[in-house]
Amino acid sequence: MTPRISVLGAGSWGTALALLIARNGVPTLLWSHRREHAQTMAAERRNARYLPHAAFPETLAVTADLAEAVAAAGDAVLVAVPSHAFRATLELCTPHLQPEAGLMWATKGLDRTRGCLLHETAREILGPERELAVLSGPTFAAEVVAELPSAITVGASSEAFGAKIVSWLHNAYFRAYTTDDLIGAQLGGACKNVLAIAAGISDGLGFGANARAALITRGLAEMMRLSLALGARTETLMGLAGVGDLVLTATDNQSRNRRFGLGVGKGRPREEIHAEIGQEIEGILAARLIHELAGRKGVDMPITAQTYRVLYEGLPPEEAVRNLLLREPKPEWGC
Ligand SMILES: NC(=O)c1ccc[n+]([C@@H]2O[C@H](COP(=O)([O-])OP(=O)(O)OC[C@H]3O[C@@H](n4cnc5c(N)ncnc54)[C@H](O)[C@@H]3O)[C@@H](O)[C@H]2O)c1
Ligand SMILES: O=P(O)(O)OC[C@H](O)CO
Repeated sequence: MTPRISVLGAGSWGTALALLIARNGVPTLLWSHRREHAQTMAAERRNARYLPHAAFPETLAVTADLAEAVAAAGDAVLVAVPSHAFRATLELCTPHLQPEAGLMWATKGLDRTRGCLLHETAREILGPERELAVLSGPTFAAEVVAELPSAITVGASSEAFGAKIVSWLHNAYFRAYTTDDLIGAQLGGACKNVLAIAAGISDGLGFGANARAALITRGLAEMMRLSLALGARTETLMGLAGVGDLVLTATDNQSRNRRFGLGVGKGRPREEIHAEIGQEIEGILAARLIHELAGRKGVDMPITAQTYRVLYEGLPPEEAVRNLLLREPKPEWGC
């Protein structure tokens, strides 16, 4: 089998996307950075660690060799590693990329080293010519693998690349929309993780539905302020990658970020919550990077700022809530 797409990162989302593409009949290669994990997946023909019930189709192969995975991908490489590993993964794969292969990523977060958006990292490492695209939107891996209806935003550097990606992803249970707003698509996915932690904290403290709805709505307002300041368009944040993913993640306990916030709100030890979740909680790193980015851009993001203080400065969650509520009254929109 000559793979057309290689997926880098065999966690829950990388595996779910590899399965989706392979089930659509596109030869796909899945790379795990842990040799043992790759060997077990290849032998068992499933990812027992993350998605034990989904058998791999014949169109999905597995490797632990990054150079092989990247060099083999004729059409595109899809990066689905956690954001802290995005830059390093891209640096490692660059020398092996085929000249015409596009670069997609499904990672939600910012570049840990530079605090920039991931398309800026990709441009810095891959140059100005490479086709780029981000996949973003309300998609829990387990539901996609179970073939439950889902929809996603594909932010692509060209219409042609966006259309190719849609042809790889789209089917009767997975609908892919395109946009050229890569900034909005990325910031929606990064900001909502922090806001999901905040919503979890609120629920963990025992606050009610009113508080959750207020957090989601005012969270959307600050996500939009930052995104527009960085050049995104309003409609992207009002779409799947913004409000769609925010509502999903802030309200459903499948979200790791929300569950982490629930534990923090209940006063549970962080190590215990981490161990129980056992997966990536992107909002923790994003809380710091987005708080710093907002500071550099002079954008007011009070919920993100208080979440940052709870996570990094030991501020008691109750005080964070008081700080938010007791700010000066102001008009709902415009400042
Ligand atoms: N799980 C979902 O439903 C979902 C949906 C949309 C987007 N995402 C995003 O996808 C990205 C990956 O999340 P996930 O849910 O797959 O996480 P996960 O916790 O399920 O898996 C993370 C994987 O990354 C691997 N990994 C860790 N460090 C690595 C490194 N240095 N190099 C290569 N691989 C490394 C781990 O071994 C693990 O296999 C995150 O940015 C997340 O926000 C996840
Ligand atoms: O489990 P979470 O909180 O990382 O959310 C997963 C996806 O980003 C939902 O779209």
